[in-house]
Amino acid sequence: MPTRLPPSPTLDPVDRALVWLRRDLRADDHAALHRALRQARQVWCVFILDTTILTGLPQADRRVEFIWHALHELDRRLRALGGGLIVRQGDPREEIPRLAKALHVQAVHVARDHEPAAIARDAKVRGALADAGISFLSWKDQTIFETDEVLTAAGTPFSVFTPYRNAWLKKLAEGGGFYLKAYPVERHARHLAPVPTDFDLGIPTLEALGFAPTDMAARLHPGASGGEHLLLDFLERIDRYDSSRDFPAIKGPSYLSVHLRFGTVSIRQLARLAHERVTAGSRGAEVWLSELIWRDFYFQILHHHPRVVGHCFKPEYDAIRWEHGKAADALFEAWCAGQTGYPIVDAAMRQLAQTGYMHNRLRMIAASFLTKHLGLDWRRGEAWFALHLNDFDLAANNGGWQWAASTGCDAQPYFRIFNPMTQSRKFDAEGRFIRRYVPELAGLDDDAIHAPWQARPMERLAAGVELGRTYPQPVVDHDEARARTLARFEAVKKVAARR
Ligand SMILES: Cc1cc2nc3c(=O)[nH]c(=O)nc-3n(C[C@H](O)[C@H](O)[C@H](O)COP(=O)(O)OP(=O)(O)OC[C@H]3O[C@@H](n4cnc5c(N)ncnc54)[C@H](O)[C@@H]3O)c2cc1C
Repeated sequence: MPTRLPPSPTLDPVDRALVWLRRDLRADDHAALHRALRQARQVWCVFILDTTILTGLPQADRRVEFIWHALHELDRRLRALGGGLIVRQGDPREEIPRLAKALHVQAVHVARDHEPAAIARDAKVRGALADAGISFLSWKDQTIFETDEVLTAAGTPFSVFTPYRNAWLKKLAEGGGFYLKAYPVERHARHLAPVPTDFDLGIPTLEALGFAPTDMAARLHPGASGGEHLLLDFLERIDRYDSSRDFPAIKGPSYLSVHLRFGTVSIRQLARLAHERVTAGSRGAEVWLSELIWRDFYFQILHHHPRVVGHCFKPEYDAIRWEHGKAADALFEAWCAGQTGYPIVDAAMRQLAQTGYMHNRLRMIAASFLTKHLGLDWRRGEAWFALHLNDFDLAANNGGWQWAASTGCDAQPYFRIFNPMTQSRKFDAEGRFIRRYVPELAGLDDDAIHAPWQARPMERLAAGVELGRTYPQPVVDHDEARARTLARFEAVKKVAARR
């Protein structure tokens, strides 16, 4: 029997509202902006350059630059519609209530953010606004289904992906298109109010914000126009996604993750387009839609189990004794620098450092290597990715790390230990990706490039490769590392079994 759809909320009309944009930097198919425009006669939009976040970032950060460009484009788009973007710098817990009062709004609308720090921040803002008699309205915008919209038949959260995906698809079908519907803006844009002169201070330069320019613009097309451009390009390839997505040397995936992260593309638009292709029989689109469902899956895991931030999803694995001390620190540094002596791992880590992106197959290999070859705590790798990934997202990053470390929900079992050479030969057979990022090995043939220490000395000499000088010896032995990892996990399992 079809489930009943949630009723569309009817809001008391108000004269003035403010939309506080955060991870939703676009002016179309926008849940919060749509709702505000339908509720209020005059609507303003604001973005706060949150100093509590910005002060903790490195001076050159591609993500800050991405946001900065996205704000300029968003401001232009909003102005073309009759509004504009108010930009403030400071702590949103103070800035939002101050601005809301100054503009005399009766409501502040936001797209819901599910990260624990954001939830705490929003609770403070909500409280301060309530004190001033202003309502705080939050809307689902980041995901297709959120919090407890998709639950098991027993009403509990899912912790295994496949049944979650089945339930997700069932709910989508029952909605008959409802959940993928766009939230139009242009149609209601007459309610966008121009930025009052006193509030129209422009967008501070990157330098004024304390940031140095990066190579971001040379690598990424930021803003909603960048998202549109990538989407059009990907739609040409989506039907081949299932067969091309695992090979880092070829253009297989969509590269849309950074746009999903900052909301410069709408998840509803992506899921709708994918779903249409699935209906037309595209296997590629079906697999890609599943990836979008993984994204929702990890969001709901974070919602139901916020302890995954800092802790293993499976509590017994909190007792794992990861390597620590000077030798462990040296291994971590080698991993970060792409100097482990395992070419596929090094190529992956250098891709991350040079571009801020890492292919999904390589994220799995690099994370598995850190935890299962180097025996290092997944939290160290998670933090490194958080600092360097353009698309860093707490839910997906934590989920991915705990999956690779076998400590997470629906993770790969601890005894499944990726062999980096096998992975390399399978997914970069001709070493094209390795040659791009580890050019010092380019002269080796297509077999030797996956494990240079196994090549004949003459072969290495001819390729100009001298282990320990031009390229590192492997920092660990694969078989020994594998044995240590099995022992590490089995020790914990034995203790858990005795309890
Ligand atoms: C250790 C590890 C860390 C990761 N950290 C992040 C992260 O911080 N941010 C992030 O967005 N993704 C993360 N992922 C998931 C995945 O690697 C990236 O989403 C993907 O590589 C982004 O490239 P794309 O946009 O071309 O992906 P596509 O293959 O085109 O997939 C489309 C979209 O689906 C979503 N998606 C795909 N795979 C996953 C997944 N496994 N989990 C959740 N969502 C997924 C992403 O939003 C992605 O943009 C991580 C995976 C691992 C194994």
